[in-house]
Amino acid sequence: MCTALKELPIMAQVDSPRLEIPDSLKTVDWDAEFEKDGVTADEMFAKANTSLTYNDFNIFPGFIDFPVSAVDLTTKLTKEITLRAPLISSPMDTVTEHEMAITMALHGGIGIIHANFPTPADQAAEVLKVKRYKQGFINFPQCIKPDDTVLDLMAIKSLYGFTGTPVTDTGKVGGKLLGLVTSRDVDFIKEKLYKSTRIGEVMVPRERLITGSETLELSDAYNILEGEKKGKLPIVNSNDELVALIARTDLKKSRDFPNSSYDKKGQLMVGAAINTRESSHATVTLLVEAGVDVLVVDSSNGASQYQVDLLQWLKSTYPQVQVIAGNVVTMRQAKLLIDAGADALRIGMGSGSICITQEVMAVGRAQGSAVFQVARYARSRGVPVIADGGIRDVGYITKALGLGASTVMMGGLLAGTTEAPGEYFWGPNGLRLKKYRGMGSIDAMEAHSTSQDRYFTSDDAIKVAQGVTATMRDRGTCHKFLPYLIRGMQHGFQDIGIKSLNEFHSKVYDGTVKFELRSQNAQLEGGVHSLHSYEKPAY
Ligand SMILES: NC(=O)C1=CN([C@@H]2O[C@H](COP(=O)(O)OP(=O)(O)OC[C@H]3O[C@@H](n4cnc5c(N)ncnc54)[C@H](O)[C@@H]3O)[C@@H](O)[C@H]2O)C=CC1
Ligand SMILES: O=c1[nH]c(=O)c2[nH+]cn([C@@H]3O[C@H](COP(=O)(O)O)[C@@H](O)[C@H]3O)c2[nH]1
Ligand SMILES: [K+]
Repeated sequence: MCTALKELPIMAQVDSPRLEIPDSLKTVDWDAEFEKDGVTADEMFAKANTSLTYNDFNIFPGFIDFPVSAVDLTTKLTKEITLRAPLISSPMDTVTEHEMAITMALHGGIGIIHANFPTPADQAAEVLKVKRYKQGFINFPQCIKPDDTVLDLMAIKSLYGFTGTPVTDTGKVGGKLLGLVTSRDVDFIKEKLYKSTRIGEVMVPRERLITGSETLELSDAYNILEGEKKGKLPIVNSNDELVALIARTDLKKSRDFPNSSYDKKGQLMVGAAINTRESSHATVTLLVEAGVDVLVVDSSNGASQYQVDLLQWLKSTYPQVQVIAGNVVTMRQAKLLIDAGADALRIGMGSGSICITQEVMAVGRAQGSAVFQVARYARSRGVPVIADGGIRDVGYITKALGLGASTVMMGGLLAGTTEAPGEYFWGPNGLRLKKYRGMGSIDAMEAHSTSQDRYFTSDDAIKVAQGVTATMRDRGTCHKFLPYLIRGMQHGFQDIGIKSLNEFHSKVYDGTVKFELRSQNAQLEGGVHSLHSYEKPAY
């Protein structure tokens, strides 16, 4: 190898004259040219003369003189509510129940509990679960009865992965605490005896259990668990009924949420969706009693007399509750709802991943145009807006915010996560999947009597679906996914050269932040291309 190289002839260096500068370039006013490099958001939408969406443009990079950690994502959800992260989970029955809402709030966003429950009381119960959540306290631990068998315990373990399960007389939270069973108690049992061994025979019985009272502070709970070298501490009320469980592993994690969305009482914030029917008045009362912070009037076309009437009733009956109205995609619709008292607007019609509204109703608007136009007008009235639907990845969030949104709402992006309602199942090719469905899909409409009432009134028994039923791949836990989205946004902001959402919006409106439309080929180029195969782990 070395000898062969030595035998190569030595190349002579090429003569290198200076790069020639053509005369025509010598007299250009470059400052004026810099101004013309890219367009303002206003110009982009005017020039395109067609509706645009996130994928149709790029944002130009700016100047970086700060670290990514300096980017502050604090934003307004409504006139009165501030969030540390601009992220909202959609009120869909395959996206947001209490578990998603808790996780969203812990990470600085908020979840909106859907309205597709058997009864309004069930929806209010979900709100209460978020409100009662205490960091480190597992309020709804899986429990077991003393008469159940080790086989039952193993089934719980394989579904939820718990290692310590409280034993109560009812097999549920709220029952009398009778003991605790951990893997240590069952490890030695042979598999063939699982079915015949009762939990009561192997559990640590109540008299040997260390428990905490309802009033216990987390720090005390931690000290007890550390001191006693225990992993789980059951919490009981004065009747010795189980109210919660504390896990040492959770306590270690509990310091990881410095940006959580808390209300004035220090409880996590949560929203709930309502519809525009008469019955929603009674639902609102239940939701307010449960402590809901914000209501979302859930409709594909917010510009209706039903919604205007409801908004006026809400603002006069419960002035302390913030109301997000929608959905809208035009400035005129926005004006109607702002005039009726909306504290924020939700923007999007037909842009969602499961939406077929534009196809079936022939009505809607591309999401980029909808967000930009409505946000401009709403901003002039001091009303923040939510970009709802069509968010495919973190870059889309940054673009939505760049078009004037203060927050984004996601359905599909969160639907395959651990915290989304529903069980995983195995699909073809061995993929782990969860169901995701539009709230206007036949499937969702038929699910409960509340939605039956909404759609299949006697004078309107013909169904017209506005959404589809789908599956999503397992995306893992939101405890990993949301920090990825947040850090991804911070990187985007840093690249644009802005440190906060307020700065972003002022620099978009004054034309400092530049945009550019991209051709179809540019869109292809901007994605992954020309590879034999590739993998895409995002975080
Ligand atoms: N963002 C989007 O692009 C879309 C979202 N969706 C979702 O699907 C679900 C259903 O949406 P919509 O069908 O728009 O619900 P909706 O409740 O606004 O409308 C359903 C039907 O009931 C009528 N209606 C509403 N209130 C009434 C009242 N008080 N009295 C008599 N009639 C009344 C409406 O005019 C409409 O015909 C929602 O969760 C919505 O978010 C559906 C389609 C598009
Ligand atoms: O046309 C529709 N038919 C439906 O059945 C439907 N369900 C939900 N939505 C809307 O879609 C949003 C979620 O969209 P993504 O999955 O793209 O995040 C949601 O936040 C809703 O605005 C629907 N739109
Ligand atoms: K769509």
